[in-house]
Amino acid sequence: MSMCMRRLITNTRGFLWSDIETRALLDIWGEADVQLALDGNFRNSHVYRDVAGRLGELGFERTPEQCRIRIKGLKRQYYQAREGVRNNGQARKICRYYDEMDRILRSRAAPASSGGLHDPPEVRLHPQDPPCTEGCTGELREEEDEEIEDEEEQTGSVEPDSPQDNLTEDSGEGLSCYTEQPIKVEDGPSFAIPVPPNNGYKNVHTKINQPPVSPLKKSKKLHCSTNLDKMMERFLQQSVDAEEKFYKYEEQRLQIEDKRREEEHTREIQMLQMLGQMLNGLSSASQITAASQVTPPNKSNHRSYTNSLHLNTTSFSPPIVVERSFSLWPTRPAKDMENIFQLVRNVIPPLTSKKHKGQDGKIGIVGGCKEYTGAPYFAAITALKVGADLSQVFCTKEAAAVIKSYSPELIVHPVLDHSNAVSEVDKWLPRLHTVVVGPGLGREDAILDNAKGIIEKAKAKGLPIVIDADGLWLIAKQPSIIQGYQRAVLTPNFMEFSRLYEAMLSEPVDTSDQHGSVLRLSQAMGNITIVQKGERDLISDGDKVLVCSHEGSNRRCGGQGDLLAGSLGVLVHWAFLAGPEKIIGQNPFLVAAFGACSLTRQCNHQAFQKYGRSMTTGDMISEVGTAFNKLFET
Ligand SMILES: NC(=O)C1=CN([C@@H]2O[C@H](COP(=O)(O)OP(=O)(O)OC[C@H]3O[C@@H](n4cnc5c(N)ncnc54)[C@H](OP(=O)(O)O)[C@@H]3O)[C@@H](O)[C@H]2O)[C@@H](O)CC1
Ligand SMILES: Nc1ncnc2c1ncn2[C@@H]1O[C@H](COP(=O)(O)OP(=O)(O)OP(=O)(O)O)[C@@H](O)[C@H]1O
Repeated sequence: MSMCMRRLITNTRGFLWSDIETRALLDIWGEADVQLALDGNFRNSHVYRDVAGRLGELGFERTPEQCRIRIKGLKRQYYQAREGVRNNGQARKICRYYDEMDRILRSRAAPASSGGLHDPPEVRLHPQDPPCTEGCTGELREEEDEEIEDEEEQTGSVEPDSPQDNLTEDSGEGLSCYTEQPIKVEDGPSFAIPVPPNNGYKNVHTKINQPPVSPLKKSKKLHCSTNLDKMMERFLQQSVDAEEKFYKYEEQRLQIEDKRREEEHTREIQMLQMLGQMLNGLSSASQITAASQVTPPNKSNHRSYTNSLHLNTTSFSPPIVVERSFSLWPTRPAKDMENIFQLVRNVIPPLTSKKHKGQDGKIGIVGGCKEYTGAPYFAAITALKVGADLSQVFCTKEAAAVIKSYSPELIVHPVLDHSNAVSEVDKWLPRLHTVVVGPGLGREDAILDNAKGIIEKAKAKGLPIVIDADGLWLIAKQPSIIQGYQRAVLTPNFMEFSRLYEAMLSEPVDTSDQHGSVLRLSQAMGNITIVQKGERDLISDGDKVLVCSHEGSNRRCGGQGDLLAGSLGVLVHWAFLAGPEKIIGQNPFLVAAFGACSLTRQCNHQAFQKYGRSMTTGDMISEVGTAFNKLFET
């Protein structure tokens, strides 16, 4: 039991209201001046002081608070009873003083009312309000009075109802829901009360300069204010809740966003790792060896396009290998690029509607004899498939018809075994961009002599020359034919390289130093670009060595070198034509050779994926288009 409750019981015990005492109270409370004073006034303790005083004059000693509480209890019983009357007519069982209360309260609620007990007066909050049809009766007025009293309790000026309010008259005391409230009896502040003259009240402080306040208005105002406070409180609480929810959701959203970013980052790292692995392959495929610049036999003939861009140079042997990784990104400016793939891309001529037939390459293949018809065909057709516009084969008479039969796309000149072969071919040289000498050439002296004459003619015209296969046999016999002509590229396989090396350097190839060997041979040949084909293709111009180990396959069918030679014929033309800016001053023959080696390997790889051991060079040639696109045009 709370302290307040104990105080309440102590203060009210022994002060039960007798019937006569209650009727005396009702008589006083029902007097017009009392009702008028109570009506609509927020503070009514002074009224009950007067009521208690009048009761005292009748011989009943009651405190003002006891009077107020007793009245309040009676009112509650009355309203309950009235509700009961409506329901089942049991009013007087609930409220013993029902008739007295009814008379007083009805006259107080609505003097103009014409209704009786079962027809309570209608109350409108505003004049313009429509008549209420339900739940809007005189009870509202009474409840407003109750609220005023309750308001006083909240201000602490009047103590709440006594426990006996909830009991019948005779039951005396008991606990109600109000007993939890502290009992505090003290006067509240004075308020203006519209009291008529000679009202008989004692101790009433009147402030005449204050305007009279409409009770209904005040009650409504109070009601509204309370509701407004509650609404405001609810609104603030909802705002806080909403804000909390917002931050909670925002936090969740940020967490999700962080997670997404993290996943994206992880994916990027994975992609980069994959790319790194790819580039490692390319890097190992693309080492650049810088070596000392040893004066080649005919250094005076050294090309100008490499003079401006030498890498670190060291002593001639052993060469220093500088590993470089090459980016595959096509967006970097050529100036900054070390990516040789990108350099290859840079030299590829655009396909435009303004060009005429031949501008993208006219390649001459000098080769093809009775025994070897496939080799010149492979080279010539590959040149076309890489992007040359015209591909012409200069072969022996016997080979010509066969080569023609392979493909109507090739122009075949059966001139190589003619006595005037050189002049026949020379007529065509001005219409060619590159000459590829060697595939299927054979080793007949007469043919080799003609080949030698054609090389001389091509040199005289400054044409780029690719020498492969039997052309290299010829060169191995007579290196001076091509030595120092830096627009030539030699593409020896291991055997051909060995022959050349021995011919030029008078010693066997040092197989433990492949980079040095190719470098030395190039230098010995007057910085002619050498492509030593093999497991890794080593490319050197005597200044540096490029290593191409782009993935191919282990399938070694004949004709792959021919494919390489044909594609190189086209790329050499493009690289040479592109000019030094496109290849940032690099040797165009190195760039072209790297492109051709990569392409050959890529064709090999793709064809092998499809055909495995049965893969032939023809299958590789079928892959030229897609391989080229993959490497250089994506
Ligand atoms: N379908 C056609 O028409 C084709 C025609 N072709 C044309 O044939 C002509 C002759 O060219 P080629 O390749 O037979 O002569 P060459 O290079 O001297 O080899 C001779 C011997 O050297 C060896 N050997 C080779 N490589 C080696 C290595 N890496 N490592 C070690 N040894 C190696 C090997 O000796 P083996 O193992 O047989 O003893 C090989 O047999 C030429 O004009 C060419 O264009 C070809 O293009 C093919 C498709
Ligand atoms: N051991 C190898 N591993 C991987 N690829 C190789 C290997 N040998 C050669 N190749 C590839 O084959 C290409 C041609 O080299 P190959 O030695 O077959 O030339 P070739 O003998 O002149 O050919 P051809 O049969 O046309 O005369 C090389 O550029 C390289 O891409």
